[in-house]
Amino acid sequence: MNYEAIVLAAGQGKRMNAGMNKQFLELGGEPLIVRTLKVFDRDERCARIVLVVNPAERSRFELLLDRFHIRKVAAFADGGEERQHSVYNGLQALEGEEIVLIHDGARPFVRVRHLHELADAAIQYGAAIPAVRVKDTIKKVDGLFVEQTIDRSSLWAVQTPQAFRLSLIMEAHEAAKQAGYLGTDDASLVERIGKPVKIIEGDYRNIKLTTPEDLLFAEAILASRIAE
Ligand SMILES: Nc1ccn([C@@H]2O[C@H](COP(=O)(O)OP(=O)(O)OP(=O)(O)O)[C@@H](O)[C@H]2O)c(=O)n1
Ligand SMILES: C[C@](O)(CO)[C@H](O)COP(=O)(O)O
Repeated sequence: MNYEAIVLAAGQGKRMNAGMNKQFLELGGEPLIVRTLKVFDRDERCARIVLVVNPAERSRFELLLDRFHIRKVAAFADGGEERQHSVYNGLQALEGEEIVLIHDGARPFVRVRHLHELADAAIQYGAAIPAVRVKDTIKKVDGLFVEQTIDRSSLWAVQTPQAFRLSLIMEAHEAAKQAGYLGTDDASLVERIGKPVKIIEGDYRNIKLTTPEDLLFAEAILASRIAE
């Protein structure tokens, strides 16, 4: 079954401290957002992409789509104040495929096979997200003193794309909007309305480029890909 993708690129990249939206930073000669979009653009199961951007940057994104021959971006949607608002606006621009994958533009290393696993799991379970087991010990901290060590055996670090049956994610976003609830990922909105979310084992290399040192990790991942 095909899916539609919402790719989020409307943030400011504040933590990257690059003085610009990190989506335009180059990785191995290509802008971050182009690398991310290419994965979906080349996937035959991706029917179309909605790209969520800051309206003030739309023409810059349009030039990149043309320069790098990205064909499947069928619509733009306006970014919002928070990531959740951007997703909500992206949902309104979908054409109605049964499955939608919602992805951070800042995650360029997602693999096509994971897109397919997530889409298939969303058909079966309604919601499916990629995650990797936490490798560090995680502690709850108050005032820079340890309050509690969390049992690591049940902790997973969650990534994107997050895959959903369209009707479910629309219901979850509307419910969150009505309640004034703000979550840091889309799955949390589904959880709060009591629906199951399936974990699909992800890839540690599917990093979200957030802070400057992530660029170093990204260059290493790129180099390892070239060596593959
Ligand atoms: N209002 C927002 C906030 C974030 N994003 C997107 O959501 C993804 C994950 O967000 P994050 O990594 O936090 O990106 P930024 O918000 O740009 O980073 P920062 O918080 O450091 O400003 C990014 O691709 C970002 O462009 C978005 O579309 N709209
Ligand atoms: C959605 C996400 O990438 C899952 O880990 C993460 O919650 C995004 O957080 P951000 O602060 O909006 O980058």
